[in-house]
Amino acid sequence: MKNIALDTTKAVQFLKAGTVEAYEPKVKAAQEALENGTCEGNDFLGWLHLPSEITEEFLNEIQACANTLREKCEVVVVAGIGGSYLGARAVIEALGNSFAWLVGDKKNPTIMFAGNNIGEDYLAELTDYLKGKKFGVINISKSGTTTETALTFRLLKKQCEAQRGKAEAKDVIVAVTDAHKGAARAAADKEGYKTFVIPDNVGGRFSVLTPVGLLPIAVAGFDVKALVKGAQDMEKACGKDVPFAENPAAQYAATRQGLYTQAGKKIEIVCNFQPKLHYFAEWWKQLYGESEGKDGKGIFPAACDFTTDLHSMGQWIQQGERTIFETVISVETPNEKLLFPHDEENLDGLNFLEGKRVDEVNKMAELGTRLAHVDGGVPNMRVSVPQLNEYYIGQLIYFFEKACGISGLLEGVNPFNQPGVEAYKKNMFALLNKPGYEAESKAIQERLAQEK
Ligand SMILES: O=P(O)(O)OC[C@H]1O[C@](O)(CO)[C@@H](O)[C@@H]1O
Repeated sequence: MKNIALDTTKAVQFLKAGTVEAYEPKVKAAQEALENGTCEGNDFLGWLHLPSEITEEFLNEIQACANTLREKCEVVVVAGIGGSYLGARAVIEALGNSFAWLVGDKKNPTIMFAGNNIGEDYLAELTDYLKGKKFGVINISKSGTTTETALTFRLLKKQCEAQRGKAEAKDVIVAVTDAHKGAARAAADKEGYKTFVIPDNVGGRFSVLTPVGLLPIAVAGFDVKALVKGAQDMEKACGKDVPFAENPAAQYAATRQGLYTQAGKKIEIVCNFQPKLHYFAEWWKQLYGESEGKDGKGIFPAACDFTTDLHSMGQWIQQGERTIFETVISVETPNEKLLFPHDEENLDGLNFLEGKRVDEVNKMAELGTRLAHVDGGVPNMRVSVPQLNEYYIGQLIYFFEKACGISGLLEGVNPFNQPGVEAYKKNMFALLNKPGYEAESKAIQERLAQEK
């Protein structure tokens, strides 16, 4: 089976000859530091060989739990934020029907996502929708204390117990959290929920191949064994002993760092031409943004859905400030088949396309866009994916994870921590007068008074 493939030809043309090749020694050193655990953030390297460490027995345990939720629930709410939900949503939406929540397929429970915002209307409408529904909850939080998820879980636990009784609710609430600490772990142990552990040495944004992603993906009815197999094969293809020129993760990492440091490209836009990949880009944004946005540095991760956003962001991309580059995720063959229809009137003049597959039009739009943007000064990389299925999504996940680790080390930051995320939380707790934040509350109120 062929692998996903990276084409950097329309990006390196914006760099002096040899720029990417010059990264080889640093990439080698980064790969060795990852393997030997000698890099910054070395307490969070559990993702590096996670795919090859996943056992059949473990996947069977995941599937058994998923089957219980599938049997007992018509709706399963995945409560989590950031890395505790984006990977699951990325995979489920990449593989599922575009209108899954409407087609009412009786084979699989409806999967809903919550705990990823503090929207009162969102949560009110969610709980209202769940009234009378046989629903379950997968409560996902590595820290077990994230406010958004904890608030949502409070609401859902109460409603699930009220609607199904405490005993039955216990069987349809699963926690995916720390082995020992945090409120999610405490609640699960007190209530007797089934739990899965997020390994201490796997950070949230790298956790999609742990139960964080695997359980919701299995509940949704997708093949986690194929997903893991794809990741395992890409783990091999991006291994530290794979020659630099043949290592896709190394090439992507070096090229993007070269564009950032040598060509002044500060923003990377991940683009797809398949709407189902929207959330895959959202997962990618956290992976790269939280790994590289440090010390006043880092490529800003952005995302566009094409051709949709060519009608909104196309102007900026074509003629705005030349500080951007694009990475296009291109799916070679759609899973469905639809031909361009004939029209008697031909008022739109499109009968010349009749009989063609719709994807042929999409591919010409993709090629035309690539040429236009390169001509406009936007370097373009392309990741071609043979098909949107579990296996190739697994390859994509590991490819971007491995490249992220290498790229962050090339940038000279710790790719595996996220100290910056605590700032808003501290201010929020101070403003809410959370117990234990008395000094912070006083300080922030004084600051606000001065700013009036
Ligand atoms: O799984 P947790 O601990 O709830 O964290 C959720 C997300 O919040 C962050 O910690 C940022 O606040 C992310 O790194 C993480 O993926």
